[in-house]
Amino acid sequence: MSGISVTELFKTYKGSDEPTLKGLSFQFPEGKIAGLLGPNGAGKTTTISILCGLVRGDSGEVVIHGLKQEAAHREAIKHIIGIVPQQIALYPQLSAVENLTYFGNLYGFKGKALQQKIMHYLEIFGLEKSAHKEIHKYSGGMKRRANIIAAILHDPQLLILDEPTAGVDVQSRGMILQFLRDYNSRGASILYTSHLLEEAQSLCEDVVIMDEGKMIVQGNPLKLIEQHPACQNLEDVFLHFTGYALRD
Ligand SMILES: Nc1ncnc2c1ncn2[C@@H]1O[C@H](COP(=O)(O)OP(=O)(O)OP(=O)(O)O)[C@@H](O)[C@H]1O
Repeated sequence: MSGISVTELFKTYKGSDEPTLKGLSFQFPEGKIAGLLGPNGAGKTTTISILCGLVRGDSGEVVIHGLKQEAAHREAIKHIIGIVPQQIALYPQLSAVENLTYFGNLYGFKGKALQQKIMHYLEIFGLEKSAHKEIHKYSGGMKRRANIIAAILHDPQLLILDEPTAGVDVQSRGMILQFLRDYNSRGASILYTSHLLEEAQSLCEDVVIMDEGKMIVQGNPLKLIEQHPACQNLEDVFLHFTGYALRD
């Protein structure tokens, strides 16, 4: 199928006695905004890292837009996916333009066309006035926005974001969410993780709630709420399935 398909994925990190992923399976069709949700330690970042080919699963199958995630397809998948990691993946001593030029070059983009694209996105993300400022002088919200631009310069069909709105102010968050909706409306698929369930409820057409390395439930947020009469919102559904116990 097109989209993302994860089947029976297992992963135990070296030196760890407990598996992080214990037979995780889910599918997201192409063209949607999807959410991968779960408590701390559920395995969301691990899953995303395996989807992107940054970490290897021990067993199971991952298929991205019809391509199995394996060595032979790594380069093709790299061009399909844009990844926005949880940690800011920019060089702090370089300016936004210098950073983005570097990332653009990695994908084979060069010259005037790349510079125009960079300036276009810096404007969309409200960073044009700070284009030549070093990243370490940026606020947290500005860094998050620049981090997203680095992942979209090659126009990925699938954008994967790990907590893109964590710790940003209301203004930056609104801007980022609007961008994701616009990017999706142009045909791209989006998969994102968040602990902000109100946000996920309004943004996502489809969510997977995972816990302890397994898929617990999947569905459209509004339908999941409807199906559980005691639940008023996605947070209630989340608590219904994952419980109140604190996680390490
Ligand atoms: N590189 C690693 N080496 C060993 N254990 C790891 C590594 N990365 C993650 N883990 C462990 O795997 C489990 C799942 O971590 P992961 O970061 O995938 O969860 P998460 O759902 O993204 O959590 P959070 O919401 O806190 O970001 C945790 O117990 C974590 O300690």
